[in-house]
Amino acid sequence: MAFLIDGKQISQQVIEDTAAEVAEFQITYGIKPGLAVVLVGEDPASQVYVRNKVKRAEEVGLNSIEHRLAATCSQQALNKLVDELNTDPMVHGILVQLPLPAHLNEAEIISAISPEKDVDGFHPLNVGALACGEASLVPCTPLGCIIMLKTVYEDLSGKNAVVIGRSNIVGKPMAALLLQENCTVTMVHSRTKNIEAVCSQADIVVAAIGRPEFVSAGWIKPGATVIDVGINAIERDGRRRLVGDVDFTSVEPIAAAITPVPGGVGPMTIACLMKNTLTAARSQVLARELEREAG
Ligand SMILES: NC(=O)C1=CN([C@@H]2O[C@H](COP(=O)(O)OP(=O)(O)OC[C@H]3O[C@@H](n4cnc5c(N)ncnc54)[C@H](OP(=O)(O)O)[C@@H]3O)[C@@H](O)[C@H]2O)C=CC1
Ligand SMILES: Nc1nc(=O)c2c([nH]1)NC[C@@H]1CN(c3ccc(C(=O)N[C@@H](CCC(=O)O)C(=O)O)cc3)C=[N+]21
Repeated sequence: MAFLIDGKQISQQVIEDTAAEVAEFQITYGIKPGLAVVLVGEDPASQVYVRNKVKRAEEVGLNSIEHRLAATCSQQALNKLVDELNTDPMVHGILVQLPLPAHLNEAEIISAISPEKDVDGFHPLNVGALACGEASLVPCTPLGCIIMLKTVYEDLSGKNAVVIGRSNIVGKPMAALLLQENCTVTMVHSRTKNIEAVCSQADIVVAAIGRPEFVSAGWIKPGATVIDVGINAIERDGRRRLVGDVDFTSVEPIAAAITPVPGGVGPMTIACLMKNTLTAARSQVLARELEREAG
């Protein structure tokens, strides 16, 4: 029986700490930190994300604004919306839900977001800062995974970590953060040979693939820690349910610790988004004060 890493409980602490700091921010500056979320079309994982985000933002005391655009919207229309949010002084954080519909240029949109409002940490400037170990806005999902791992290990130094998946939003920043924690990091993906053998060497496996219950018992070294990032909506026994990228039933008896889906990485991602929005709001308010002082 593995230890269950309880994302609901761990995220609650991040939420409460952030709520207290948001209250202080509001007293000091007379405004709430503002988060704008842009959803284009109807990606299922994004829908889940938006729903929970709105709930949490209220709880933390953020001003949360939602923009929904049709799946057919043009690049121009999306660029224009991002421009408006960039200059809106009530908006401190901007998040454009990914993936975007195929006709839209994702890289262009991400680069259009002001780096200081980029609460996802996806802008090239923030990606570069992360690579240099100097990031202030760190991608929410990998950050949440690190916070969870630190509840299992006092020190991650020297652990063999395997990250499955190399997306810009999860796999790559995850590997960068694990490296910063002095893990020995291996990244595997759809072109990796003997993926199962590589994974079964790992002390820590982070699965971010987007395939329901793909990672099974044979991939996992007995006593390893398994972090399941996947959010997949499937139908089972005539009911819709969320499952991860890990086959929980077969892996759980082998692992020492594992995150469930739901109730694992998802709630941590949202809590980290709240935290990043506060971080962004603070640095924008400070930057503006400095500008004013400079005349
Ligand atoms: N819990 C949370 O907060 C979040 C959850 N998610 C979820 O995490 C999952 C991954 O998301 P994301 O990173 O955006 O997904 P992407 O689809 O962008 O990337 C998936 C990665 O998995 C790799 N992959 C796909 N199939 C295989 C395979 N058969 N064997 C090995 N590797 C494979 C791909 O390899 P290649 O590059 O070679 O194609 C790719 O690098 C999804 O389920 C998503 O919904 C995402 C963000 C946040
Ligand atoms: N720019 C961008 N940044 C993202 O971080 C991003 C994105 N786009 N697009 C979609 C994916 C997916 N994602 C989720 C986050 C939390 C839950 C979440 O709250 N999960 C709950 C679900 C509970 C439920 O409602 O059933 C849980 O796992 O317990 C789900 C999915 C963030 N993503």
